[in-house]
Amino acid sequence: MKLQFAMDTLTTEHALALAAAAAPHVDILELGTPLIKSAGLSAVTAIKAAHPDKIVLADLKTMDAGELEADIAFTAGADLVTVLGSAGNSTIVGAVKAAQKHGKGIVVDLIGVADKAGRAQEVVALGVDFVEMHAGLDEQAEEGFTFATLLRDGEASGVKFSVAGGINASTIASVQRSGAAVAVAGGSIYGAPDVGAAAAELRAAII
Ligand SMILES: O=C(CO)[C@H](O)[C@H](O)COP(=O)(O)O
Repeated sequence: MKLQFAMDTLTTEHALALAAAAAPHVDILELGTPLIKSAGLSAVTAIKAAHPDKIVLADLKTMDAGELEADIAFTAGADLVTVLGSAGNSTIVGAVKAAQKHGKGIVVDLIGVADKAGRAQEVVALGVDFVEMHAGLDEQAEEGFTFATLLRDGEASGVKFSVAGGINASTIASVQRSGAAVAVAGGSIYGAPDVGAAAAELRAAII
């Protein structure tokens, strides 16, 4: 299982510092949606230039103009770009077309989708690389939140999936047991006093 570090920060400088600390322990460096909205796609270019050996994911969460938005992110240096599962199929097909042009990949984020397993099967048939079983930061803050349903949906989908929803060192093993291809961790790494140590701890918890 790969480890993806979601850098939900606001400046390229901070993202570069976070990436430098965590890179030895992670496979995928994700530029979070707030970072791209704040700093622009030049942040993607900066992270890819600093870490050419890492897979760089631009978390655009595209909802429309799939081909155009994916194309500009791939041109900026992204290896993977996210599109929302609630977008129409034509948006997802457009993003896949851009990925094929660049030799890169699309991840469909199933945040907010009720039938995650069913939609996962539909979008994989459209040519996306994998889907993300995702509970966002606001959903995580709701009372009684658990990401157990994400793991069940992932298993039920029968397709390649990642999981994101507040994963930490004590829960990452359960993500791996669910069959996830990628565990996404944001806050448990960038919010730790020692970012490198937190990333190493997550890596060590992967069996
Ligand atoms: O995409 C996101 C929010 O929309 C986050 O990057 C994702 O949820 C991972 O971060 P965390 O581990 O803090 O949940």
